[in-house]
Amino acid sequence: MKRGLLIILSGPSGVGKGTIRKYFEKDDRLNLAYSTSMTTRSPRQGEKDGVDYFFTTKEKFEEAIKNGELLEYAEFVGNYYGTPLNEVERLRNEGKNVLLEIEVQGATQVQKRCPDALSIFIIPPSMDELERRIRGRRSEPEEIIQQRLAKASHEMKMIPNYKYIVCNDDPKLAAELIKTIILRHMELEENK
Ligand SMILES: Nc1nc2c(ncn2[C@@H]2O[C@H](COP(=O)(O)OP(=O)(O)O)[C@@H](O)[C@H]2O)c(=O)[nH]1
Ligand SMILES: Nc1ncnc2c1ncn2[C@@H]1O[C@H](COP(=O)(O)OP(=O)(O)O)[C@@H](O)[C@H]1O
Repeated sequence: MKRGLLIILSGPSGVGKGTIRKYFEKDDRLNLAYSTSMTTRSPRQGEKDGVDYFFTTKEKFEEAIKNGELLEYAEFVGNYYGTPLNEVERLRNEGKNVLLEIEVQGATQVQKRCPDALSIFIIPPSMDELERRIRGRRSEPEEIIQQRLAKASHEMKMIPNYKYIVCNDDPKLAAELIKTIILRHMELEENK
């Protein structure tokens, strides 16, 4: 059986990655598996452990780093985030296309380790609109919002490192574009 693709989806906090994903992840043709990350950040209202993230402590996260259990990890606005390696390998070996929704430092590490990874960066229609979306979510205090916005400007500079750039103006259109990209790469992989 062919190993599944590794797909990196990045983009600034609040751009709409989670929103877009909901529109395409259920499409069976994509044969997708979402990689649930580990994080030390606290759960937001409605987030479930083991579904949205594996919520953990700083000590346990650092233990996982030391034991080489992570494909990549990064510190983002005061918290650790990382991708459990075993699960990604297991799913890819089963032929699943594995989707990583990760920030730019982690994406750089994955691109080094897996140069074949398919990388997609989501941009907002404007930075003002990005700010409106982050604020509209009402999940963080002002100080954290400011840090996420500052981080966003830096993240946008990493766009040239990605294979595809998709603007999230209309989320359904953005999801359709991402579907098309993934389906085409599956086709290319089949014909290799
Ligand atoms: N490097 C890395 N980044 C991650 C991982 N999981 C999530 N992230 C990213 O960390 C950033 C902050 O995530 P989060 O606090 O959930 O905020 P949100 O993405 O704005 O809802 C986002 O850019 C996520 O895509 C991971 O496993 N590794
Ligand atoms: N295309 C869009 N137009 C307007 N609002 C959007 C769009 N996409 C997402 N949003 C809103 O922006 C906020 C942030 O989206 P979210 O999916 O949580 O972003 P991310 O996962 O990238 O942090 C949410 O309130 C969401 O409903």
